[in-house]
Amino acid sequence: MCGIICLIQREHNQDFNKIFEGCEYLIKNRGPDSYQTLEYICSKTSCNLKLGASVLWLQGKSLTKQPLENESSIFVYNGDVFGSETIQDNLRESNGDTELFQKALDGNDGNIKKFLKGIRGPFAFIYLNKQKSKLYFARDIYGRRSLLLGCSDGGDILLSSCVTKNSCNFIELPAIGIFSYDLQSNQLELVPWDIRNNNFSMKIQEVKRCLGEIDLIVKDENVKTLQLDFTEPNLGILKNLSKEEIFETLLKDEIWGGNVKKLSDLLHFSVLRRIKNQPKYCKKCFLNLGSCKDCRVGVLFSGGLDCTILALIVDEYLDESSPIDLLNVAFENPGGFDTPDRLTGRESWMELKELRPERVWNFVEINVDLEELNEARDSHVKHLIYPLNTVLDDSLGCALWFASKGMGDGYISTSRVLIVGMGADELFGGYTRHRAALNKGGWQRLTEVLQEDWQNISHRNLARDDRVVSDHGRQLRTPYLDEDLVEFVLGLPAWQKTYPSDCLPQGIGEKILLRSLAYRMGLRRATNYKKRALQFGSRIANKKENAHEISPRL
Ligand SMILES: Nc1ncnc2c1ncn2[C@@H]1O[C@H](COP(=O)(O)OP(=O)(O)OP(=O)(O)O)[C@@H](O)[C@H]1O
Ligand SMILES: NC(=O)CC[C@H](N)C(=O)O
Repeated sequence: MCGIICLIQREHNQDFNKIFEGCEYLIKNRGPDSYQTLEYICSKTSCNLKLGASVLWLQGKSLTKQPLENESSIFVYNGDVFGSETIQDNLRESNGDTELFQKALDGNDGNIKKFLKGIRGPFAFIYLNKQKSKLYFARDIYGRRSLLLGCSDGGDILLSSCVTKNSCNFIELPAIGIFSYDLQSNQLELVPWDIRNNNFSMKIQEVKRCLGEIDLIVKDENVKTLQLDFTEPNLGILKNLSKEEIFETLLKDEIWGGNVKKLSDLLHFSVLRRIKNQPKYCKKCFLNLGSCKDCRVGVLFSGGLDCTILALIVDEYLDESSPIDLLNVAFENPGGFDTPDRLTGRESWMELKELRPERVWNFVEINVDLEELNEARDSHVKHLIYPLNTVLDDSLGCALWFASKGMGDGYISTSRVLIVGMGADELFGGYTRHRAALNKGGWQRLTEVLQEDWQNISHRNLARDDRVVSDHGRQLRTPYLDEDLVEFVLGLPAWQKTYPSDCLPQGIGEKILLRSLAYRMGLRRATNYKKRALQFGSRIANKKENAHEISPRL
C-alpha cells in the first residue's frame, strides 16, 4: 500500500505545513520501501505544491519510487492495476503500474474518465498536469483506497491518504468521480462516475462545506442510477430438506448451477489477479532480496464463510512451498480469548488442513488485552480511523489494525499482501437487517436495502479499512470487490443471492449463492456457519453501546 500526500499552498499557511509534517510518519508507515517528497512552484500562479509518497512495491520488475515526475506531469498513486482496457503491457513484465498509469493519464488528457473507467483494480491518485496547471484526484468507484481532503480558511488544500487528528476538519474525498482543481482560477470541478451513488447530493454538500471559499462545479454527463431489478423468487421447493439436500438440489438446477459456476470462475480469477501481481519476497526477505520461502500472502481469518472460501482459493494459486498465514484476532473478555471467531477459526483451519494437507497453514492467534487495546487506540489507531468517529468505526478499526499487525505467540507474519472478505455481506445479503427487510417489506424492500448497503460501503467501511491495514506496510486485497464479480452479482435478482426467509434455517438462507459455492468447493463446516460480524466475533464490541453513536474514545 502506498501513502500519498499533497499540499497546495496559496497563502502559505504555516498550520497546513505543520499538518503535512505531522502526517509524514503515518504516510511512511504505509509504504516501507521508499519515501520521497517533491516541491513544485507553479509559475503561472502563486501556488506552491508539496507532494510526498511512500511505496509498498507490489507490481512490476522493480520498485518505482514516487512522486513520479516527467516533463508533462507529477504523479502520486496508491493502487493496483490488475487489468485495463487501455494499458496493454504485460503488467508483471513491465516496470510497474505506477509508470503505466501516469503515461496513460499523460496521453489521455482529453478523456481521463474513459481511461479510469477501464481500470480493473483499486486506486487513489493525485496527478498534476503542468501545462494546464490542473490537479486531478480521485478514488476508484467503490472507494477501496483512502484519500482525505482538508482546506484552510485562506484556501490552502491538503489531500492525504490519512492525517493525524488536528484542529482542521478533514473529510473522506467521496468516491463519486474525478475532481480537478484549476490552480489558476481556484475552481474545483467534478466529473461524476457514470453510475450515480444514491448519496451523491449529500456528498456534494459535504465537499462544499469543506471547501469554504473555493467553488465546486459539477459537470453532469449522462449519469445513470443503479436499476432495481426485482423478480419474484421460486425457492419454495427447498422447504423441509436437509442442509445437504438443499445444496445438492440447488447445484443441480440449471440456472442456479450456472450462476454458481460463473461466480466460481470470477472469484478464482479475482484471487489469481490479486496474488500473482507481487514480487517474490516477503517483508523480511525484501530487505536483502534473497530467495524467499516465507509467507507472502496472509488471510484475515475468522473461519467464517467469506474468508474461508478465499483461503481455499488462495491455496490454488500460490506456489506450493509458500506458507499461508491465517490471522485471527480475539479481544480479552470474561471467557478469556476463546471468542466465537477463535472457535470457528480453529474449526475452519482444521477443514483447510484436511482439504489441502500439503500446504503449511499457520493459524496465528492474536490475543489483545484491554490495556493494549486502549493504549494503541489512544496513541495511534484513532488517527487512522479519523475522520470516521462512531462506536462501530472504533471497534472495526481497532480490530482490523490488530489483526493485520499479524503478531501472535511470538510470531510476526511476514506477509505483504492480506486477503480479506470485505464486501461479501453487502453483495450477497448476509446481514440480519436483510432478514428484517424481507420480513417487513418483502423482496422489494430487501432489494432496496441491498442497494443501499452497496452504495454505502465506500464511506462506511473501505477507506477506513485501507487506512488501518496499510499502517503495517501490508496491502489489503478484497477479491469480492473485483469489478467483474461485482457487476455479475449486482445484476442478479436478490433471491438468487440471498434467501433470508423463514422457510430456510439461519446459516443457510443468507448469502445462499456464496454458500452454494462453498459447498461445491467441498467446505462442509464454513458453508453452514451463521454470519458473525467482526466486532462481535472478536469480542471487541460492547453490546450495550449503540454502534452508531459517536465514540467517546476516538
Ligand atoms: N476475528 C477475526 N480475525 C481476523 N480477521 C477477521 C475476523 N473477523 C473478520 N475478519 C476479516 O474481516 C472480513 C469481514 O468479516 P465478516 O465477519 O463479514 O466475514 P466472515 O467472518 O469471513 O464471514 P461471515 O460474514 O459469514 O461471518 C472477514 O472475511 C475476514 O477477512
Ligand atoms: N502499493 C501501491 O499502491 C504502490 C503502487 C504500485 N502498485 C506498486 O506496486 O508499486
